[in-house]
Formats: sequence, structure tokens, C-alpha cells
Amino acid sequence: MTPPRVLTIAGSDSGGGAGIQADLRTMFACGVHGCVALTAATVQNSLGVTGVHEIPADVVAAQIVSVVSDIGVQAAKTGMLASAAIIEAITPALDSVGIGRGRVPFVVDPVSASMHGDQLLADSALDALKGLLFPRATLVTPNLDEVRLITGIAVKDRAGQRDAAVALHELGPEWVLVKGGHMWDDPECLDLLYDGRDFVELPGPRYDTTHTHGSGDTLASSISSALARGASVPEAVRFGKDFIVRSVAAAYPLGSGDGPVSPFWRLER
Ligand SMILES: Nc1ncnc2c1ncn2[C@@H]1O[C@H](COP(=O)(O)OP(=O)(O)OP(=O)(O)O)[C@@H](O)[C@H]1O
Ligand SMILES: Cc1ncc(CO)c(N)n1
Repeated sequence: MTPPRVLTIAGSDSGGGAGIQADLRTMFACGVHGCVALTAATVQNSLGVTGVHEIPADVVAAQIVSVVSDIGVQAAKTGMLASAAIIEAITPALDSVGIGRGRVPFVVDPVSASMHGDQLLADSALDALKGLLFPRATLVTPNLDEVRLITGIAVKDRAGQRDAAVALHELGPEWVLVKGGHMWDDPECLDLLYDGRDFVELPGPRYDTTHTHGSGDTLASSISSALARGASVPEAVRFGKDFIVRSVAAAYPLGSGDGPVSPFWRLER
């Protein structure tokens, strides 16, 4: 039987740890068929990113229309979007194929940098991200560095995490998930979900490891996979949180830097 389909609009990580490689690996482990609108090829390994080659914006948009008009998708997500030109080109494409809040669920992971601090989104693209994609998002999933870039709020504790969720929600997404992985002093990794009314805390362990490459991509892809299967946003986020905790626990060393989180645990059961 044909499985549910999920579209990722994201960049390639040549090292295979993050980006579309993490997305497709996660979607496979979640039992959904992954499709790709590639935004950029990065020259990347376990130590960082040393080059970026962007795909022309009209080609990114055309990939979305091609996939959705023929194959159809039940959810879509973004990762590395690289530039304002790409965001401006994909917005009408998403609208034309019915991806966005109230229609096909759309998870916007506002990836701005790699875990090593290498830039994956131009500074000049922030306004387009906020103005065009946030209002169309079913869910946005920023980490704390992205929260600071987008809202100016430097989150230091759980009260700040709530303030940030409120500020992000005012930009128009239906739901906000403020990830707590970068709250380094916190003994837990608490992610906070907010819909403009209620806060839902998703606590989790903090494993003592640097092998967390691709954790954000894996989380957003597992959430998107659950949405494609018909889960509600709170159900999908709970599924994703459980999925990423187990994937960090199963992370493996790779190269001489930081290894990737691994969804392989789900296949081994
Ligand atoms: N050391 C850890 N142990 C357990 N869970 C973690 C750890 N680090 C991050 N997480 C979880 O992984 C998910 C991604 O979190 P994080 O805030 O690190 O996002 P990110 O920075 O976008 O990830 P990436 O490493 O892909 O850039 C969250 O659910 C977070 O709670
Ligand atoms: C291509 C790509 N997308 C996303 C990330 C963030 O994990 C990365 N390091 N590389």
C-alpha cells in the first residue's frame, strides 16, 4: 500500500548527518515516503560547513509543484532555506499546491546555522522567513539561537522560554515549539509547545554527548511524519519528542567531530 508522503524543503549535508539526509532517514524510519525540494548543496562534514552552492530559486519552487501535483503530500517541512530569493519563490508555490496552516500541515524549522555556527540562512532572509513563512506555518520549531535572531529575546530560563513562545506566536504560526536543547545550564532538555492559549511542557533528559548533529531536523521530520499520518499537533510533537530522545540516545561517533543522532533504533525493534 502507498504510505503517507512528506515533503522536505531543505539542503543537503554531504556528511549525511543533517539536512535532507537526516530528514529522509527519519521519514523512512517513521514509515512515510519522503520527497525533496532541494535548496542547496553544502560542503559539510562532522567538523562544519566549508561551502554552500544554492539551487536557483525557481528550481526550488518547481520541485514543490512537481512533487505535490503528481505524488501528493500529507505534510511538508522546511530546513535550510539559504536565501530570501528562495523563500520568496517558494511562497506562491506552497499556496498554489495547498500547503500551509488550515490546509496540508506545514512545519517551519527556521534553520539559521549549523551546530558549529556556520550560517545556513542569509541575514537578509530573516524578514521573508518571518513575514512570509511564519503566518503560513502550522508549527514553527526554533532553537534558542533562532529565537534570539527572530524575536530579539535571549532566553536564559524557562520563564524566558514562555515569553519567547508568546512573541513567536504573534508572528502568525498556529503553534510554536521553542526547543530547549541550547539551554545549556538546564539539567533537562525541555521543549515548550504553545498555541496562543495553553503551554504544553515536553520534558526530556539531557544526554552528555556532542553527537547531536541533525537533532533539529530529526525532530521536525518525525513530527511531520506523524502529522502526515493524521496526528494532531500535540500528538505529533509528543511522538517527535520521544523519537528524538531515543535518537540522541542512539547517536554514534562519525569522523573527527560531532556525530549524528540516529533513528535506526526504530528499525531494530
Ligand atoms: N543532549 C541532548 N540530549 C537529549 N535531547 C537533546 C539534546 N540536545 C538536544 N536535544 C533535543 O533535540 C531536539 C533539538 O534540539 P535543539 O534545541 O538542539 O535544536 P537544534 O539546535 O535545531 O538542533 P541541530 O543540532 O539540528 O541544529 C530537542 O527536542 C531537544 O530537546
Ligand atoms: C544542510 C543542513 N541543514 C540543516 C543543518 C542543521 O542541522 C545542517 N547542519 N545542514
